[in-house]
Amino acid sequence: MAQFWKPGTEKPRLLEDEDGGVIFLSSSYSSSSSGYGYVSIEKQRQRLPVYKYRTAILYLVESHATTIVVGETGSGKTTQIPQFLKEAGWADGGRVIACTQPRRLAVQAVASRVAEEMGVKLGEEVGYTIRFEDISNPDLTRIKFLTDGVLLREMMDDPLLTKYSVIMVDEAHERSISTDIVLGLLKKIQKRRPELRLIISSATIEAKSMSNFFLSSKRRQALEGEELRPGLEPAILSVEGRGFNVQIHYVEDPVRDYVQAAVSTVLLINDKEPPGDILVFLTGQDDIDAAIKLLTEEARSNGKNSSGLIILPLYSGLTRAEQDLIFSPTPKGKRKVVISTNIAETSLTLEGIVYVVDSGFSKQRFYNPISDIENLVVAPISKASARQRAGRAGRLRPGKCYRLYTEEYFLNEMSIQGIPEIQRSNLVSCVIQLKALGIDNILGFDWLASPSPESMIRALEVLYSLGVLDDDAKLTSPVGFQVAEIPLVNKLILFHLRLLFILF
Ligand SMILES: Nc1ncnc2c1ncn2[C@@H]1O[C@H](COP(=O)(O)OP(=O)(O)OP(=O)(O)O)[C@@H](O)[C@H]1O
Repeated sequence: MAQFWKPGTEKPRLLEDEDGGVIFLSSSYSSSSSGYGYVSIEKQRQRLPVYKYRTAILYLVESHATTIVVGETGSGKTTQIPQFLKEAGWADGGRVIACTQPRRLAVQAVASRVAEEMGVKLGEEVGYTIRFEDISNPDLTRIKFLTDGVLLREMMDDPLLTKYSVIMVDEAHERSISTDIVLGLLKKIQKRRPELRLIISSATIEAKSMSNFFLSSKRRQALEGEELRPGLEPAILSVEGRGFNVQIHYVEDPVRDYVQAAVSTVLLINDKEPPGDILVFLTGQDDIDAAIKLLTEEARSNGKNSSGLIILPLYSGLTRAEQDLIFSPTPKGKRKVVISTNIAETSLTLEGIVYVVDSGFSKQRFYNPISDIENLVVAPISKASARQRAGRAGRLRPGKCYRLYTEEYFLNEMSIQGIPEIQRSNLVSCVIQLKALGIDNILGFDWLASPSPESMIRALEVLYSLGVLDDDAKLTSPVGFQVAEIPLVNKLILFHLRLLFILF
């Protein structure tokens, strides 16, 4: 069984947030007991740290082309900022406020929450669009949540995204390929649409490098010559404070088997801790299935204490109905245990969650352009991810996060940020998407982090050999354009095309 630092006793760490570290225990934001009782939605909104920054945020958005908002998990960035903007008139005259998320589950969840807070029907004033599902109304929707992949699709029909007045790229630290492409394209769009406002937000973003990215070289020169017009330099706003305390516990010694350690920790929490649901982060379906099996067996042999556990898996391959179970209220006297991949890592608020168990690992894509092989590998997470995971607790009441790695490892060995997906992936889909958007000079594209030239060349070679690109590296007609029309499944199609190519 994993031995935690002072197991059974309360000894929260009091570290300040240095170099992406975590740990929040500040009495000033210590939760009031109000988290437990009934509080009106308006009161809940006003209690969020971001509420105090309403005027500052609106001022910065008004006066700056780009505003970078950094604020703790649960401080209210995702649910509140779009509402502030709407209240301030940014959706008047038929304009729309967009807020992107890297993951579909988060899009649906935050859109529902914001519709509830505004007292409107989801799909009308507040809507969302994800792959295969558009719950928005072009005439009515004023705040729209969408994945960054869907925003990219929209750019194919409307390259300047003219209907949007403000686009908030949320959870920008995730650095998915789509987020990176979106950021590069939004920077381009800004030059053509000076009235467009961008907000880049996250709890764990490197604000300075993001700000430098949005300062084009021209603007940088102007800044050096002090001739910069106000508003062109991105504003950075740091939202202080968080909702509720999250105590962090580390194991004393490294664990050998994180699935077993996660299961033991769940049982330990169930035995020793007051009521509250548990969210466990593992890496993928195989781990999750193994953990559920083990937990069910151990809970059974553990006797009556564990009989009240409701164990639910969460990963992207589940049906919508299966995923929705995690949002259902936990019956009295029971304890829900959600065992998830990192799809629950950002943006989600699961009402009953008090305890988080973080294995310290996730499945990550790694691509080798020399061998042209892409693998999904179980790899250590970054401090940014660890912080996001801990942040799934402490949203409606104080919480605890049990990390299945040592504090020493966290402080000294864990990387601050993960490697952007663009630098560790096969770029075939990415190249098609950019070509379809009319970006011909892909190597010269304004990347936040450049992909390796080898990966880029390999992708161009593959697409040329499949007849998707011509001698000038432009999309061929009709094959190239047809493939580009279905970008979300084009990887799969290309895989089959390649197979056919190899076989015949
Ligand atoms: N579905 C929900 N049910 C109840 N409360 C919610 C819900 N969604 C959000 N909240 C409340 O609003 C708070 C702010 O959530 P929000 O997602 O806006 O924060 P955030 O700063 O964007 O966090 P993160 O960086 O983790 O995405 C939560 O901590 C919680 O108190």
